[in-house]
Amino acid sequence: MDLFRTLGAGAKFNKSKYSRDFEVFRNAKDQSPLPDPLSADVVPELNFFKDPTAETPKPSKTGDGDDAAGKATPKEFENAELEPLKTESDANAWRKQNNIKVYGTDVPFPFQSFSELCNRFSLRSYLRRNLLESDYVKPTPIQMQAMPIMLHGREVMACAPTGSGKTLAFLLPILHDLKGPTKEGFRALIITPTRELAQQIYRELKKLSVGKPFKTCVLTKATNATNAGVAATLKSFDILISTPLRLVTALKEDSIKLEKVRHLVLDEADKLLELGFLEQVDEIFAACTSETLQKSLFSATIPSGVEQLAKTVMKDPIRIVIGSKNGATETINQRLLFVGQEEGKLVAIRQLIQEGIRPPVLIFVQSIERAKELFHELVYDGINVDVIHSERTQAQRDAIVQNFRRGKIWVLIATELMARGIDFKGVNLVINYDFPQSVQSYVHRIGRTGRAGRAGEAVTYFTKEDAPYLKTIVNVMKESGCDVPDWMLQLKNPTKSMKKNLRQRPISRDQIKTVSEYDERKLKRKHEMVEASKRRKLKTAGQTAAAAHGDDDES
Ligand SMILES: Nc1ncnc2c1ncn2[C@@H]1O[C@H](COP(=O)(O)OP(=O)(O)OP(=O)(O)O)[C@@H](O)[C@H]1O
Repeated sequence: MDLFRTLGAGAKFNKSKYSRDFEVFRNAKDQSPLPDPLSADVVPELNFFKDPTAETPKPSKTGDGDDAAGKATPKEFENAELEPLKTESDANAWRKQNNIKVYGTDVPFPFQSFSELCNRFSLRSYLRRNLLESDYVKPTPIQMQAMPIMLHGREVMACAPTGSGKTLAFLLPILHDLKGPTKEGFRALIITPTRELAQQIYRELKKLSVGKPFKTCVLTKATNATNAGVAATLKSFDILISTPLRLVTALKEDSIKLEKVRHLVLDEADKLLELGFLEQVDEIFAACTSETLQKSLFSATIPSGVEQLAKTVMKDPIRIVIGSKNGATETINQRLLFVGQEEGKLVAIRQLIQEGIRPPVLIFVQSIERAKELFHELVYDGINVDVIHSERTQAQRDAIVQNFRRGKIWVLIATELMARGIDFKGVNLVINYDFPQSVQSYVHRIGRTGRAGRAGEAVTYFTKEDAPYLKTIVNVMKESGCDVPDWMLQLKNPTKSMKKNLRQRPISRDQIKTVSEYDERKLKRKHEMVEASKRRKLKTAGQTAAAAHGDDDES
């Protein structure tokens, strides 16, 4: 209750309406503190500071973990009783039922239950056990289809909605294929656009590999491979997770070798194949020289241009599309809100807070500057708010992410940095304070809510300046089954060049501040008048003093 009182000063929270969430937040104060996010990511070999919290999960008592006699499995997989799919038409019927579309030659059949997967591929028993212990009792559609493709050694390009379990879809086949740790050097490489996402994949991997002491490294400043000592240690690692820039720097220094890499995953592939990352990704591809290299591309959005580009570097890939291509998750209730001018946004957001928000809430703006401005406005409104962007230090970013996960931060203001991949399970509302610059950005931003089958809400503010681009969002909303007013459906689609311009340059917007331009001018004039009056007074006082001084001299 104290937590509510402290954090909630000034904000209204409807406790009877949202009793379930209230319980979650009330319990937050009783939770034992989580390990520091940075040290939790340090592998023991690189734990130079000997931080005891940096220990990675211990292997099971059974040593190599392949023996299922370790910890008792809590329950069974769902649909275990289903007969395996035997014919192409059965497979197609199952795909149709689960909204799975596939394109390519000799596509392996999907599976219907994790039991079927375990039997069909003689899945290592530690994986079976860890699936159950993570409460993954039923596969998601992307897992049903992507896992068999990867386990058959085929290259895959997968487009599946946000929060639909793509991470597990690529991690499990990789772990199975790697069998166990060796000291050959990196055999699997996962590339992500942000460090936060790399850390999150690392955590998921650790959870899934309990019982197999694979050595995994997230390339960060702390694990800087250009340091000779670190580089030597890394030679005995199995899996590498990195952002492109860090890895390319290490490659240029010749401190990391990728010739043993058999699995290369591009998570958020469309982002990584955009200008800005493309050159670095190209260098990484070139460094992965193994003949048996298997590439896998995953994202919630894969525009056709990127798809064409990807095909040129892949071997006989199979494409998977879950639901509609570039579509939003159907469990998200999406709304568009006209706010008139820029200042209407602050009014709208304050009204929302007054009416009672349901934390956690994520707010997206288009620049670091605007993130700071909005933070300075909301921080005085009595809600527990913070801001995350690339100018904050790594330690601050880690602490913010963790505090948001733990319910300590109610409202988090973010730039595009947080738009992709980050799995905040409980986010109830995403607010696009600034209209997104592309349909992909929209899909990923709102995808921070409504994850893993949960319900979520997304509201996008738009001004007169954003109106020409509205239809792109309307199309996504309609496609994912949201109610859209008729007049919006009649809007014209923006032209290709309009969309390109917006992607390259955001709409210029007035500063986020409560005081209007007019009031600010008035205040400035008043301030100038006061200053002038002070100067006049000082001058007069000076003259009087000088006159008095003169009198003294004469005396
Ligand atoms: N089979 C499953 N059953 C239940 N939960 C699952 C299953 N697979 C994954 N999850 C959970 O679903 C959540 C979302 O998964 P994940 O982060 O992999 O989504 P994603 O598809 O990569 O999303 P994004 O496109 O936003 O990156 C995670 O919390 C994960 O633990």
